[in-house]
Amino acid sequence: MSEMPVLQVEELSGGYSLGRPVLHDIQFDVQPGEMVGLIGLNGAGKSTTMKHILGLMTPHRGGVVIQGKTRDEEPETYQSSLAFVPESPLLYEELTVREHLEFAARAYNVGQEDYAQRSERLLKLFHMEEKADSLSMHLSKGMKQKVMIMCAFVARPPLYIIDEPFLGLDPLGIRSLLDFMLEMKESGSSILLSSHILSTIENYCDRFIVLHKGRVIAQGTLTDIAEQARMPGASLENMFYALVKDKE
Ligand SMILES: Nc1ncnc2c1ncn2[C@@H]1O[C@H](COP(=O)(O)OP(=O)(O)OP(=O)(O)O)[C@@H](O)[C@H]1O
Repeated sequence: MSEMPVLQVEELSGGYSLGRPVLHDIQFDVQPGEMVGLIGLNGAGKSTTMKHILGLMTPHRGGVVIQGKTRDEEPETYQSSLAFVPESPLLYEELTVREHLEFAARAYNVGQEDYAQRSERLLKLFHMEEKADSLSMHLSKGMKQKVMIMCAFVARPPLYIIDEPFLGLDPLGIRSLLDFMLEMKESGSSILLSSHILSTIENYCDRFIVLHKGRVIAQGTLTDIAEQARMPGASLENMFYALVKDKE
């Protein structure tokens, strides 16, 4: 028997005003322990899809189900099932790195012992131990991004929604993030990840959703996408380029 998907996006149409939908009939799911890449050109609809999943926007049609429930059915369970890493860091300037982690842990009801273990591990992994007691306004751009990432991972929800996390991270930070995402995945968590760095995510994601002008134009494993693009053995970047060019 197959497991229930962690995330189901069902015939989702939506956008910023009723008369002008940006997303058209988006349909995909994410299974437990899967890392799925959401890819598309600037303006394809990746962030808008994520905003609908987060419950920040109301669908025009269709909807989003997380662990079998919509946000209307069980708002608290829905919200506590996911953690979001936005494209641009949003931090409280007057809080330290550690205070941000404590805040995230409290919001997700993480016990003291788990919090202590997870936060020390994350600070070490992202080379942020020396900055743990610095105010966020005194951090570099990449360090701020690391705080957002660490806050999501201290929570350990079943589903991570991660929007273009690599920009601003140094090569060590990128590697730490990729390795940690793999570890989360192996422990059963699911990740929906958007990125333009196709060569980086190519070998990490189990499946890909290709969005173009608010529609899913291809989805599946690398092999599935290669079939859809009729380019066996090609790189994700070359297949993506061919798929998108075909729709212009
Ligand atoms: N706040 C907004 N109000 C109105 N339209 C918006 C808003 N944000 C995005 N859009 C429009 O929605 C469409 C999809 O944008 P979205 O931000 O989802 O793209 P994206 O795939 O995340 O792009 P990028 O790779 O540049 O981050 C675009 O046409 C964009 O102009």
